[in-house]
Amino acid sequence: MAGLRVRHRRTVALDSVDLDLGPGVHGLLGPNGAGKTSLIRVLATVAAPSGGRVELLGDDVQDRRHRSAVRRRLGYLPQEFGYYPGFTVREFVAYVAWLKEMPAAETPAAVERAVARVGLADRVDAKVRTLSGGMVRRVGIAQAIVNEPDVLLLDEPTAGLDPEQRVEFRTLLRELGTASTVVVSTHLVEDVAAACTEVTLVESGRIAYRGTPRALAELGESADGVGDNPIERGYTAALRTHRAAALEGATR
Ligand SMILES: Nc1ncnc2c1ncn2[C@@H]1O[C@H](COP(=O)(O)OP(=O)(O)OP(=O)(O)O)[C@@H](O)[C@H]1O
Repeated sequence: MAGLRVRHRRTVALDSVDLDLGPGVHGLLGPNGAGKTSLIRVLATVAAPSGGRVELLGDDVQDRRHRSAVRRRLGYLPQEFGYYPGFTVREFVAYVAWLKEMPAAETPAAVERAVARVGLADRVDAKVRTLSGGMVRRVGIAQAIVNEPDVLLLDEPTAGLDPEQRVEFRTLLRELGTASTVVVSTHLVEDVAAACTEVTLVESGRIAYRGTPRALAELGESADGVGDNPIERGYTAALRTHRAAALEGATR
């Protein structure tokens, strides 16, 4: 994407963002209100940018025909995930497969596979309303991956997962990132350290930092970042540097 701008009335959520994302797991970090969800919603084609150009899978998503093609190859877990509580897990994931226009003959096996990958095979016939919050989140991940998407967008997928599930989920993310472009927003630095090939730090609608988790951790050590672990120290150091540069730019 180039020069991407997103406004919500008078708030500028994203300001001139240039970003190129290839295969791998891209962690999106940033303070509350930084613009992570706004970025993911534009990539998911559910929100239109106010300016700039977004290319996905080789073409501009403003082109309606290409946008429909992109949606079939996309997986998206929104932060606020809507579902039908009266559907069973199988029915709900199959419904999403239908929305994505997956071939009917492939759907049953794809649904079983996606549900198994999130560790819910034994609950496939349970109604979604009877599941715990963390399990519902996993249903959300299953519906996002049912079509084996080329681009997978996950907005805070680990919120509500228990530690064991988070560990399993990170393994799944690493697997998915070998073939697809995975973008995952999170506040948990452990997710980034364990599963991401690259970190993008967003602050006040701009990209404050991009690099590998290791480079971010090294920045934290060399720049005296504050935090309980290397990535947290890198996060605070990168934010501090970005804020100082923004302030200098504003006062010049
Ligand atoms: N529908 C909306 N109407 C008005 N302002 C909005 C709307 N959605 C987002 N914003 C504003 O846009 C900015 C970016 O919000 P966004 O949700 O993208 O941030 P975020 O990084 O995902 O935050 P969080 O970590 O809290 O989820 C914030 O200032 C927010 O208040």
